[in-house]
Amino acid sequence: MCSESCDRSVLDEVEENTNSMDEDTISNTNQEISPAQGPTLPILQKVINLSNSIQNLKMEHEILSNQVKGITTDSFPGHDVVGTIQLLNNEYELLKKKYLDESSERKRLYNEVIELKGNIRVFCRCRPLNQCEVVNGSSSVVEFDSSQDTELQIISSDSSKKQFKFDHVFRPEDGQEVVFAQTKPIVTSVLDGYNVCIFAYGQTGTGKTFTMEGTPENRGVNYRTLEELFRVSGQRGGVMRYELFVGMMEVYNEKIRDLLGENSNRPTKKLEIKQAAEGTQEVPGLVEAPVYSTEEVWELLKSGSRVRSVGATNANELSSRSHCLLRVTVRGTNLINGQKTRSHLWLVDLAGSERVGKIEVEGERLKESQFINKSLSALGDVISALASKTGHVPYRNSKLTHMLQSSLGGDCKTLMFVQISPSDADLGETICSLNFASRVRGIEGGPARKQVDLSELYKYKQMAEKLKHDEKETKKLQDNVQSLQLRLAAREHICKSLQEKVRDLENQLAEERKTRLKQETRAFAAAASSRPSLTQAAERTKMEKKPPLGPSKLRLPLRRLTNFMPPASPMPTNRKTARIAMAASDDKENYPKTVMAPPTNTKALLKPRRVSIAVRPSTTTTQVIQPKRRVSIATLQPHSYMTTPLRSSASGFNNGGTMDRPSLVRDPRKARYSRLFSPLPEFRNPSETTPAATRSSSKFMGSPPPPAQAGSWKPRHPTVVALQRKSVVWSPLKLRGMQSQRKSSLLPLRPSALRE
Ligand SMILES: Nc1ncnc2c1ncn2[C@@H]1O[C@H](COP(=O)(O)OP(=O)(O)OP(=O)(O)O)[C@@H](O)[C@H]1O
Repeated sequence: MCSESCDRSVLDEVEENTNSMDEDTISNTNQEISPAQGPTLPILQKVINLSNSIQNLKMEHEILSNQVKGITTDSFPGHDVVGTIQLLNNEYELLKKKYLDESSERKRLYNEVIELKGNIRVFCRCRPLNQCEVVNGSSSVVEFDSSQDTELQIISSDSSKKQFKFDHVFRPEDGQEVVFAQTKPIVTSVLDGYNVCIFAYGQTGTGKTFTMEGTPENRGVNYRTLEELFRVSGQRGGVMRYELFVGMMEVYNEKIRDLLGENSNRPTKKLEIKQAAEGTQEVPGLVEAPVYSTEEVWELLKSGSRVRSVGATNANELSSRSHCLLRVTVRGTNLINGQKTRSHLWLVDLAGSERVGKIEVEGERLKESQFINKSLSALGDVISALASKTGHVPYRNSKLTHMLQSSLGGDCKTLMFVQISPSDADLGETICSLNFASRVRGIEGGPARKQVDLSELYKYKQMAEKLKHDEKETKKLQDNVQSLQLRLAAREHICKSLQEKVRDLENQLAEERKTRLKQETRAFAAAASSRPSLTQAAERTKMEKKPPLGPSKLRLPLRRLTNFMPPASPMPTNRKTARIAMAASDDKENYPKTVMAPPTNTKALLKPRRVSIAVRPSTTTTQVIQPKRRVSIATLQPHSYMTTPLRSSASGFNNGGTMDRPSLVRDPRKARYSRLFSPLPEFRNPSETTPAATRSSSKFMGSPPPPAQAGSWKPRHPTVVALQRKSVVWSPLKLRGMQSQRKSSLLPLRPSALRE
């Protein structure tokens, strides 16, 4: 406590001193300002002002600092506020979900109520006796029960009563509002996405058009329905967005007429019913006007009614000679979950059912009546089929039923107004209509099905199918790529190994070549020393010495290493033979001639080593030798058998290795192979010591002994051993196999191996 108070007093003291110091400074300054020092006064004044403003600024700073402190702690919304907002948000989401659930539940319950009442409902409406009937003294044959609004009784001519029961019975005094009040629940189902069909049926002049269209003073179901649709859609505006389209047509003499299109300047189009991809019935080209207000609707209905086919009959002055169909298409979008619906509401004013004889029509009217009766009969058949639940419902028997196919029975809601006349004069017609209506009421419709926007669904379905197909294709392509990659890798691997093998072979060939060169050099040296004449030796050298293979000839092309042996030419075209021939004639200028005509002394010339080159199996030169995989080492022999190096000694050669055959054409390529397999000096038969013997032995890879000793002869050269064990196949694949057994099969075997 003491230290705290001490500190405070010290602080106060310092502050006082500072203030006093400031004041002193100012007073001193004031003292310094003397009248004699005139110009310093304004400066001093400025200083004073500045120090005042500094003081003010300091104060402001202090206030602002305090404010900032306050802001950081109090002014910003705290965690609790953020938490509350989050809570409210969650609550909002929950309420939204609840609303959606409730809404769908309401629809479900509402639909259930309608279903319990029946998806096909029949209302009966009886018009009042008209003026003419009253004048004629007609009496009413219809009796109504005051306590029951669903029953009526028909008094027959024999005073018997026949009772009929419907979903609702409207009396003559019931106005349009009363009728629509009962109709409303079904009508609004179209906004929930259900297809609805309302039609008026009855004898001519019983008030069908009055019920459906009405008059400007007493508007009928059509207008009131659209009014109600606008009202309800406005109510649901926050949740649903609706678009309404109206189309109007008539079926006159089994032809479809567009009643809205007729008003325009366009010529009358021939309309046909087509089945859309979604399975619904559509009329391509039909005018469908979007409507946004009841006024627009009224104008449209009026203009459509104006062009409708009517005619005067003795039953009705303005009798409808056609079926009038008003189609309201409702497209709904749920703004919360985005679900779309597309449903139709049909409002049909049928032409009057009439007895042709009774109404005394003829000519065009008679024809119209026949069409009307035919289509009404088709409607009756459809209803009968639906009532008896037969598999086939004959919707296509008339344009009317075909058009209403997706809205009659099945999964939609149907309402029928059966219109009757109270007059005793129309008793028979009234009973007929009531019987028909009773049959309709007897139809057990299935549960109504909500119509989602099928065009949208179809689009999505198509997209899904395309996606599926694309995925399949992609997968296939990926698989292909993968397998190709694998194959490529395998090929690369094979190629690599082949290249390695070719390299090995090249090395082996080089080795062989070197060895052979040495061997030949030695042989020549020996021959030169044994021969007396140098010129003869030179000649022999010319004839026999074969220049070493050029590097390019050492190996076959990489990928063309085959066993294919081209057909031998009848003439010795190879260079070696030509060279021999040239040497024999000793006339270089006649070289071509010499080539064409080989020397007669072929026996002498063809003495040298390389005679086992190729085989010509047939004597005819035209025959082509087919490629053989197992003749990589062979002799070209003009006689009828083929020989291999191992068999040749027993067949085509004498002891000295020279050929008995008169002619031999050598192929350079095969000669090269022959050279490849020529024996190495160290494996030569010890009995062959002469140069001739050496040469002859080199011709057939170890020169097998004469036939007498063939059984005891054993090859020593490794290749011959290999050939004897296994037929030689000159292919890289085979070589690879051989090499895998022993890497360098063409190289001399180790002595131990030779012994084996
Ligand atoms: N409930 C009713 N109240 C008052 N008048 C009615 C009623 N029903 C029908 N009418 C009158 O009866 C007459 C014939 O009615 P409407 O033309 O509607 O018969 P319809 O069945 O359509 O005949 P059609 O089949 O020949 O076209 C009209 O003048 C109409 O005003």
